[in-house]
Amino acid sequence: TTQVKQLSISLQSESLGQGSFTHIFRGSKTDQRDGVTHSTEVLLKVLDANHKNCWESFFEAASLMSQISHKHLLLVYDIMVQEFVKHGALDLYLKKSTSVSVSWKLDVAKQLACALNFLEEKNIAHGNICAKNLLLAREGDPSTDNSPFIKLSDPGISMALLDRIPWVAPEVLNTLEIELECDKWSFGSTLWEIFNNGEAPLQGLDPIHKQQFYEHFSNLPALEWTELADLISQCMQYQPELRPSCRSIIRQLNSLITSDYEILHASDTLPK
Ligand SMILES: Nc1cnc(-c2cc(N)nc3[nH]ccc23)cn1
Repeated sequence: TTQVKQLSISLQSESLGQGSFTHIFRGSKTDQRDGVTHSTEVLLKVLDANHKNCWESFFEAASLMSQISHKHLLLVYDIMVQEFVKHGALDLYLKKSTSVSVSWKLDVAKQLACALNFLEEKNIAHGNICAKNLLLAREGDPSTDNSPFIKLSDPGISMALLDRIPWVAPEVLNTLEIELECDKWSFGSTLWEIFNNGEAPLQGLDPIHKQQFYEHFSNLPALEWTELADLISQCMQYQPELRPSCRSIIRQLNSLITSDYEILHASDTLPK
């Protein structure tokens, strides 16, 4: 689990004169290195909302300076600033929570499917779909029928491929290319996680045995709920072209949401 360190940014915006493309903030970066707190004065340049069109030259300038270093050249830190999502990663949340209902899980699964559908329409493959990359913005409260709200996080710097079995699609180990179908496979693996209370699939298997899982065309242990288990195995088919479209995934999730299984087996406490 990533430790969230404190980065204090004080808002002192200084105008850059009339042609300003960026807002300038003064801040300090606090680092804990071998127990000692180091504070570094930093300057933050935030691209102005009205000048999004020149983000390329903005990043070009930054990346040029961050690739070289010399005592008389300005030091540029690599940093990504994200919106802070209150309840953090879904896998940790599910591990910690005891009574998460079937309908809560289906709602989250559907939100992820909608995010994937949007990416599919833009022909963008995410490449790192997993419960760790699903951030929970709103917990949802069964008593007030308030539903959860998730945000799919950035793909991040992906770990070693073998460590990402079974989220990374099998074909990626050979092609090393991420296609849209890869996200369908990962969706199936994430669905398995969500309905196994955040437990990582194949956890405890060492990389060699994880690789054999793919070499033997193995499948994850099926869930009791057959229709859901079917959806997971459709997504986790070894032939990418056989995996369902996002529209089909959403349609199947909708029928699971309305199916009697959810009513009969709802683990959430129905309002008295
Ligand atoms: N864009 C993001 C990413 N991670 C969080 C987050 C929230 C939280 N409650 N605990 C955490 N622990 C580590 C990260 C994190 C928030 N926003």
